[in-house]
Amino acid sequence: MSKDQTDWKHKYKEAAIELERYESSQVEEQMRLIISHMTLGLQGQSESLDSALSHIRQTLASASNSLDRKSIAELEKQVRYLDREREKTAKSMLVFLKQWLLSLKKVADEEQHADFLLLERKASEVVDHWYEVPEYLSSLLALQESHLQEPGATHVVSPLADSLSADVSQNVVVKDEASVDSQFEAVASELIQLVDALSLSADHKQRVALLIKRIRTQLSFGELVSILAELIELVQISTSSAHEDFEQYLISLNSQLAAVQGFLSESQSDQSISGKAQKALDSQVRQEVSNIHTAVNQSTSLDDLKVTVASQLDGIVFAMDEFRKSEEERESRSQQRHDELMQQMQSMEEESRRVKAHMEEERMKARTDSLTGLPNRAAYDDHLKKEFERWSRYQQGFSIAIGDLDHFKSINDNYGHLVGDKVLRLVSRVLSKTLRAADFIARYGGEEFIILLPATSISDATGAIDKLRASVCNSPFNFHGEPVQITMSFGVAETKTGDTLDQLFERADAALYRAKGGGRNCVRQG
Ligand SMILES: Nc1nc2c(ncn2[C@@H]2O[C@H](COP(=O)(O)OP(=O)(O)OP(=O)(O)O)[C@@H](O)[C@H]2O)c(=O)[nH]1
Repeated sequence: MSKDQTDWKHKYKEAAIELERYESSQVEEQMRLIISHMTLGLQGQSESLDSALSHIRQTLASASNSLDRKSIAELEKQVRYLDREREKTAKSMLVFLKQWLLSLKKVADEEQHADFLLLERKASEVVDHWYEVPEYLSSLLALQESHLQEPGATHVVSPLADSLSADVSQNVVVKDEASVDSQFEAVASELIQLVDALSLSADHKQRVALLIKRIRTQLSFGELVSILAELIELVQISTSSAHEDFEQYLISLNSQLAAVQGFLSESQSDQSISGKAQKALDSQVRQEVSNIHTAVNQSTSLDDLKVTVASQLDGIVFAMDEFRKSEEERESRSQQRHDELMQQMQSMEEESRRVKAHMEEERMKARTDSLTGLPNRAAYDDHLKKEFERWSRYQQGFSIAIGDLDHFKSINDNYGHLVGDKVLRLVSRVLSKTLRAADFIARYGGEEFIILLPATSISDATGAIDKLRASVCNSPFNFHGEPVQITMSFGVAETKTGDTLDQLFERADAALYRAKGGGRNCVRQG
């Protein structure tokens, strides 16, 4: 092969490799762009997901870096967490939608049943496709509104019927409005109590306040659904980090809310039944009155007329009796439902109190040291923070003391860990008994205790702590009949202007170190 030919072949090869490199860099660039845009679509679901996505976008933007496994794993974790949350919300929403449909169906007309069936079937699909939820809710609302239409006003012609029916209808309508208003008031107050019972973080304070305002000022049949939906969402938020027990509470809350909805729908339906009964009474009375007119016009004898009129009047009295009876029955049904609702609300309140107490118990457990029963380090940290804030605001200083059992390792080594635990319990009892009620003691960890003495100068604190030291030293402790000497060393420090929590602690800790170095079983100031 000639030299020229070899050169051409070589140049061709190089150009092909260059082209391939260029094409693959173009594809890579496009992939970067696509991924970057897709991450923007995921934005806004949660704070941690946002920060994972932003990290990925930054990595993609710097062409030199490629995505590391850690970022991808973090992203996967966040997405999986969101999926789980979404599934949980979807389940609760399905339960709620079904209960809502059920309570509407109970009071629906025959011809609306087909629509209900359709919505019932669609409910499970809709919770898997969130974008369909708003449309679904508006169909549900439209169906509910068409069912809850107010009956039209009664048109009265005859003067006798006019006066009769005006009396009756005015009484009934005024009474119905008053009773529905008072039912709404009762429901509003129960709903507000439910909202109050939710344990929500400060982040949701504004949402809670807004919901309470809506319940107070806007509670009506039309608004009820969106108010309940908001309430359920808040309940879900409040339960997401709580105990399993709370899930039970949520389900029961859903059913209680469905009962509230059912109750209100039934009250509305009762109103419409009452409207129909009024119309029936009105037309019956008018019919009887018109019969009297005809009888007066056509009658030839006074006796016949008397008999006919008496019989028509009997008819009117009968119709009114029937109407009164049906009204009484309606009222007693309504009262019964009202009582049932109140009972349900009461049991809901009890349940809510029980869950609250349970959570408080759990909270206490999380702040108590299980071996000694003393507050633990987390409880101490909270207490110290409060005392420190008080000091910063009112300049009322305080002291802290760190106490440590001397040669505790040798107690464990010589007598065993169980005896060591017993010693820790005994010392805890002695320390708490000897301290003043205003002082606060916690097990800081291992064989270390920490004591907070509010409004106490370092010299007073040193005196008080020395008494503690003496009572531990003088407490008799025996193992298999042999006395075992227990002693403790302490370091005390008082707040100084400009102190931070850490500086205060470090001074007490350094003093404890000196107490250990100075022969133990003594108190030193920091
Ligand atoms: N039984 C028991 N021992 C514990 C517990 N927590 C920590 N310890 C033990 O406490 C001992 C602490 O030992 P060191 O830190 O060497 O201190 P010390 O032996 O008390 O010596 P000085 O503090 O210098 O007087 C270790 O043996 C730990 O295992 C506990 O809950 N129960």
